[in-house]
Amino acid sequence: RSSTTKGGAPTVPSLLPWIGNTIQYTKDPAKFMNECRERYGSVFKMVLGGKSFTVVSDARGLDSIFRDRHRAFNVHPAHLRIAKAVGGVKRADEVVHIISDRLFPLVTRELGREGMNKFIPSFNADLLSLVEAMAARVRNSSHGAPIPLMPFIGKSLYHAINMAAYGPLYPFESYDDFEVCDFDLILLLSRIPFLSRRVVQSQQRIIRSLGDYIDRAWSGGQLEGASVLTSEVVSILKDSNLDDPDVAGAVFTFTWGMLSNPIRITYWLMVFILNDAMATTRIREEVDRELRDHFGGDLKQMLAAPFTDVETRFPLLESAVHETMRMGILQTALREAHADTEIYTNSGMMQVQKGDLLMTNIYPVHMDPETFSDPETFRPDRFLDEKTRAHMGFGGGRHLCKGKLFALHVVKMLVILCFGMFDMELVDASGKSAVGNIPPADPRRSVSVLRPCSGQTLYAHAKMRDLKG
Ligand code: HEM
Repeated sequence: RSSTTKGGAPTVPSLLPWIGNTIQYTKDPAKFMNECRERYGSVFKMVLGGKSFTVVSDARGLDSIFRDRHRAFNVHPAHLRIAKAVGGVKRADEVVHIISDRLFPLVTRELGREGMNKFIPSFNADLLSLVEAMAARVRNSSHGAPIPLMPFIGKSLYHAINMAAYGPLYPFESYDDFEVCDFDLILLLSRIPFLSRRVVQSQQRIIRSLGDYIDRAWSGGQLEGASVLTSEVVSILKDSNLDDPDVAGAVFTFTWGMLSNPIRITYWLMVFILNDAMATTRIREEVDRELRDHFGGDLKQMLAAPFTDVETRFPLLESAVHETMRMGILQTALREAHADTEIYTNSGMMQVQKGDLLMTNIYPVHMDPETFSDPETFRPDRFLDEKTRAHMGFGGGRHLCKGKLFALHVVKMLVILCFGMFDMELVDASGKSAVGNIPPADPRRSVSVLRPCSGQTLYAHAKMRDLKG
């Protein structure tokens, strides 16, 4: 049964008014939303934590929300939720305004095409040294060595991205705490007593160590050794009269935003490619060909090249990243209407009242066979010829992801380095081939992007390759 609301969208029934659908949603957000969509249609209302959300899951509706023709939506509730949950920020209302009015324009400038040339050299150099360290291990063993995919990808990107952003004084040993926070994000969001204890401890430890880092590195109005982007972010936060834990918490929120999605997407990309013999061969051939034709067959030469010389190379790999985003991203955006307005969905115009909260559920759109044929299958070349049917994994309109260029770069670079240096085979913990047998994502941890289960990590059994010649 469903009831119809003023806005015309059916409401998912619940017995407890405040808790609403929170329990079912928290158990498996994607499954719950999918069941609701099948039952109530592509636009429905549900209640989470006392608030009513209108979930929109059709292409026209999402486009209408992202375009926001009447400029009637703001993104504050999403940032408020993340700043409170991830950064433990107390004056989150103020931080939210600082984030959207001052920090996002900085990200646009510093991670745009020009800014990337300054931002990526230290990322590239650090990533190379991390993959070379792994190569030294692989080389030492005559039968090759298993690379645990999630820890390797997580630690490498955590190190290299933070090196680019914060420089060598960053507390890199905080990776384990970051990992706990990212893994148990849903507990940080829900703050269920007792269950959240471990994750809250990790969160507080990492915020404290970021606070110590800022004290240590802050000198002459900037962060020693850090990028212009991060130095200015910290400078703006410090000038805003927030107390120190809120500054460190806001910095952690920013750091988490830079890292979580790229790590998850790189993991699934590696798994999807290695799970498919043809994809593995084609990606390896492309890596070899592009390196040979444009960078003298030398990974170091590619890593030293200007961003725009590398950006358009490796088109098949780029398409595979987009394909991974199509298959791995669930919901992306939250909007609050600050005026009465309307959106257009596949079933027509829908009134939106001031104060309504809208959630974009893009997964069903990405899995619609009318738009993406054979949607359950990973087709690495799909976005080579379906560019016009672009996915919505980076959002759209005014709030399109400001770190898009950087995100695509980091994901591609790690895959290129791995395919350039190693021959890899997907195996499980016992060393048996895992091809065709990928463990499913962890439903409770897959809040926005699929996240693998803990303890079920896959391995790439790696042997060295010789690129030159
Ligand atoms: C594969 C990795 C990534 C994915 C899938 C992703 C996805 C998204 C999505 C869907 C949005 C739109 C949210 C909305 O409409 O409210 C967004 C916004 C944003 N992203 Fe990313 N992102 C990624 C990486 C990054 C990175 C590395 C940064 C670097 C700082 C970044 C910075 C931002 C910023 C600043 C916004 C806010 C834009 C605004 O509201 O104006 N993202 N991202």
